Amino acid sequence: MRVVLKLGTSVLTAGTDRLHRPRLVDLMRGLAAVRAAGHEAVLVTSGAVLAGWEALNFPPRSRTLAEKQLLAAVGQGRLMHLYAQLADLYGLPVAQVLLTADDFRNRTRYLNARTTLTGCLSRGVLPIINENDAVALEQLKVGDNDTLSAFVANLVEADLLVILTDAPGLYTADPRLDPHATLIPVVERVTPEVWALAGGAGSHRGTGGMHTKIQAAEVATRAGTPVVIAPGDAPDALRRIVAGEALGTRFQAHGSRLEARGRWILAEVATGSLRLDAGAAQAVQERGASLLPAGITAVEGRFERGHTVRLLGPDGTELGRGLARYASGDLGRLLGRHSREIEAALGYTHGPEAVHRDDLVRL
Ligand SMILES: Nc1ncnc2c1ncn2[C@@H]1O[C@H](COP(=O)(O)OP(=O)(O)O)[C@@H](O)[C@H]1O
Ligand SMILES: N[C@@H](CCC(=O)OP(=O)(O)O)C(=O)O
Repeated sequence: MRVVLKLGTSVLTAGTDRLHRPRLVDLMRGLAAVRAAGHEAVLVTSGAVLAGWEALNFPPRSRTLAEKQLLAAVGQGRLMHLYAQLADLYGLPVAQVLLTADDFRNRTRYLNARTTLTGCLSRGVLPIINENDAVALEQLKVGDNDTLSAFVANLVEADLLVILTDAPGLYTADPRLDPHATLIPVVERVTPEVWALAGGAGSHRGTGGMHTKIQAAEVATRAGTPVVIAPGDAPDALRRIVAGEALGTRFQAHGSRLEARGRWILAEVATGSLRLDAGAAQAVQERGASLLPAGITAVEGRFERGHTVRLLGPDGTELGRGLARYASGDLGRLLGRHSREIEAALGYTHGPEAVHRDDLVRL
């Protein structure tokens, strides 16, 4: 399973004013256990602003953007250093990846980030992600790490997103304000009634409270990734959730990830087409096989890497749609060539497929 774990400031501080080292040790042990069980993990962490505040000896907080950026710039390195030290105890190499909204909006940057993250996972490296607070203007930010974690879950096509926080899950009302509030164990769909349950940030350190967590759950579940919101102080929380134990609140995914991906591919406007020879057309149509450059006889229209293209049979009938792994200009140079010639022809390679079977919807 590929799991994205989001840790809020409230979890990292464990109710104190500082990064709570023993809590961080517990959390890292949990990540290592999940990895040892054969799963892949990506960490989305908050805490840079808090770590900066701690490093500067708790100056009075003005809460301006400039101050937050300064504190994040001071704190991010220290936060990362702590994680790297702890991960070292478990022999886990870590990578820092700082993202902003632009990295999700701009196709090239999106694909680049994906390549880096999946590269980390295939090498057994634990990616540790935060928003690049020091440089992102307010209007260019994702804004909160709950939403960021849902974007990351989509980016890496996670099987599960776990958001650990200082509440035991989603309650019928903010449990800090209403003592009669009870836990909702499963949410099938994020309806207006669910939205109405969300209060603001609970701790004075957290950013979005339940509201941004529900928003994150909506984004991820629509793309086929289930989401669990659970208490960060429950012993062994991550390992238990990944093992299937019901802890906190589980938001069910809308269909499978592949279905969601298919809907997304079909929703995109295709600006180009690939004409297939008879053998490739048959392999795609009957077996849902990946399309290799060797089976393409013509490239029509213009498109970038990652854009949706039409796949046409020899007689021009549309067989399906898929995401191109190479831009139209590059594919034009690969027509009919064997995949092992890609690197020599282009000077680089994004892999042997023109359209990978996972990125292909048959019509
Ligand atoms: N319906 C609800 N159920 C649970 N918690 C809620 C609800 N509405 C608001 N909250 C508040 O959301 C808080 C968690 O959000 P936040 O403080 O932003 O944490 P984090 O730093 O983990 O992102 C909880 O402490 C809780 O007080
Ligand atoms: N990027 C900021 C955290 C933003 C955020 O969403 O915080 P939280 O609600 O604690 O997850 C930081 O590192 O301080």
